[in-house]
Amino acid sequence: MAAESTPHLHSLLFVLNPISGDIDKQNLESTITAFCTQRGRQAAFFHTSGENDLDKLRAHLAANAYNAVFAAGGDGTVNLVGEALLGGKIPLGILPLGSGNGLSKDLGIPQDMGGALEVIWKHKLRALDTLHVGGHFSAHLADLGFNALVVERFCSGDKRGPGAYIRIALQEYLSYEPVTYHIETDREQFEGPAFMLTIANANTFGSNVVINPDSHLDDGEFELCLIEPFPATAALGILYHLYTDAFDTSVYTKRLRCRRASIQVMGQPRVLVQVDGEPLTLDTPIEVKINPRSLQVLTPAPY
Ligand SMILES: Nc1ncnc2c1ncn2[C@@H]1O[C@H](COP(=O)(O)OP(=O)(O)OP(=O)(O)O)[C@@H](O)[C@H]1O
Repeated sequence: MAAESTPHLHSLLFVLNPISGDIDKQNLESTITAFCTQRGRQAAFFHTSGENDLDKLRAHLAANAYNAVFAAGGDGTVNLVGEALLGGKIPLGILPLGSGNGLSKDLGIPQDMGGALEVIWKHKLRALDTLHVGGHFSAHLADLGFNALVVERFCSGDKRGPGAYIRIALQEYLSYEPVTYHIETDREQFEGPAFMLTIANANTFGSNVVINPDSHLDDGEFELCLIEPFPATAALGILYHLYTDAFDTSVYTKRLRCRRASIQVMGQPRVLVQVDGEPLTLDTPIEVKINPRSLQVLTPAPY
């Protein structure tokens, strides 16, 4: 689709998460307002509270008309705004202000405020697939196993930002015991133990780990990316593969491409799952479905 210059993106809502990314947001509203006013746009703000934000945001959107809604936070804030806009015509914009900002990186959205705001007047609209994971909305990545545990510890801790995540991952790695998964997709079956199992609509974690290379956010399919149990001596090699777009070249990895999946975790009626960075405890089996091209997103215009 051609890049659009859009005078119609006049009235903009910014959904601000005050705690995301350990970032000082004291001057954020005045910076955004000045940016928008200089370019003849109108900015309004909605502050998340961490309590019942989806219902509150839906009520706000039902009572007020906007041309686009920006998630100003991390992947959890993007998930919130994405779910509120799901299936509608109002596009989602992203101001990456979280710890990882995975979806914004996958979409090529500039990580600096000025660059990210530029999509207001110069952008390409993309309709992205989204997922339902055990009944929960996901726009980016969800997983079970090791990373879900690390995300849960991260979210219950009092430190945010990438440093806190790495510290917890190193602590948990030494004692982590893989579990066995039984997976049925619309195409195949898999049964075996895994260190982690990622349900991937997108490619890359906020940490820049490429868990699902060469897949697209709007191809009507998702991938189940398995890292099988590995000896400690293989850990660095696997990390190297994950940081160099080479997931499939490790002997400890496997990917299942599908449109629908049912994930059973042997011996566990309930299991920890992280969905777009938020830890949840879900009943098994976990049913995963794709909702093709269900979310309109503002992405940078190609030059
Ligand atoms: N006012 C608030 N007080 C406390 N928690 C909040 C508040 N607003 C939102 N939250 C919580 O913030 C979390 C979402 O944070 P978000 O994912 O946007 O940032 P992050 O975790 O720092 O970044 P990333 O997901 O990119 O690593 C949700 O758990 C949400 O409940």
